[in-house]
Amino acid sequence: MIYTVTVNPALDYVIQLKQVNRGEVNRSDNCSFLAGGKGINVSQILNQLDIDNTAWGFVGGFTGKELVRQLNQRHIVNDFVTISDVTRVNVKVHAEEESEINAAGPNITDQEIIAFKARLSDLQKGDIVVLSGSLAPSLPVDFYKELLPIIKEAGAEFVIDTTGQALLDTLSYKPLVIKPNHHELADLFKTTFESDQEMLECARKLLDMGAQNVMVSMAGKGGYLITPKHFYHAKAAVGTAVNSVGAGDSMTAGFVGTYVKTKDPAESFRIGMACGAATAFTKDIAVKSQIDAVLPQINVEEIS
Ligand SMILES: Nc1ncnc2c1ncn2[C@@H]1O[C@H](COP(=O)(O)OP(=O)(O)O)[C@@H](O)[C@H]1O
Ligand SMILES: O=P(O)(O)OC[C@H]1O[C@](O)(COP(=O)(O)O)[C@@H](O)[C@@H]1O
Repeated sequence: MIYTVTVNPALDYVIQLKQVNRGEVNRSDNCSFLAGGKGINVSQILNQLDIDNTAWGFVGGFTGKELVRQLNQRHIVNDFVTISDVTRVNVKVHAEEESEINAAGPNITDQEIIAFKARLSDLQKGDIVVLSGSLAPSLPVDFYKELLPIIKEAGAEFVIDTTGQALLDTLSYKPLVIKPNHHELADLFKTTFESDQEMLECARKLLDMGAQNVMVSMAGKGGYLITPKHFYHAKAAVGTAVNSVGAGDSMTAGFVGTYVKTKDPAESFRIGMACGAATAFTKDIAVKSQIDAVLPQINVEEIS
């Protein structure tokens, strides 16, 4: 079983309008509330790949109720801890350009944290836990790290999608895969890359620090997979990118969902690349037919 963890999910309030005039009253053409959060996006793609999964995290208040309603409507199995504070609303303004205001998130009490950790007692050998997205401000900064011994003790694997020191701190627990984009990878090593070779050397260091596999995504420029024995490259699929939200989550989901079935990192990378592109080419998170349509374009080649 795969469990996705979204500790700080959101209702994304997507406002569409032709242009924003700052300092004036602007009226939108269209707006909608969409269940958001990186782990939830992963669950959504796993469902499209027909991989059993359960979404975990914290939800509360009227926004939390709406979020769970939408997940149920999309047949995303979920078992969130209900909190007394209110799930955040993230504002996404889609005008001439896309702007986002992501809220900090609710207060989560010690009792609610205990209830969440109790969920982890369901974990069994071979399960995979995908940890992604920001932490609510009331959670300890090393919250993810606190969960790792419990996950490993159960014989389960984990995947983590976070950045900076929080990511580096988890590597000694041997994540199954991490997926920094090339900017995040450069930030991790406080550098800029003059060549792909330099980038691969940094990715390789993450393996030495404990990661089992490292995928480096580069949006429309494709991606790399670095494993202990092999380096792989895939060009990005060609298409019109209409959405930057969730491409990375989709790539992670494609990798994990395929790995759980095949244990083949290169094949998992191929499906991950297709899921990322399919989401980039659609307004929402991609569905199966969109992933299948992109897949023939993805060729994974081994590089020396
Ligand atoms: N414009 C694009 N064209 C084709 N594929 C894309 C595009 N943007 C994203 N992708 C696919 O999605 C993956 C993840 O996208 P990326 O933007 O690098 O991740 P993140 O959202 O984590 O920054 C890429 O490796 C690629 O496979
Ligand atoms: O947890 P964070 O980093 O605040 O991000 C939450 C946001 O992540 C998303 O799931 C997707 O964001 P990305 O654009 O970074 O892929 C949104 O739906 C949500 O509002």
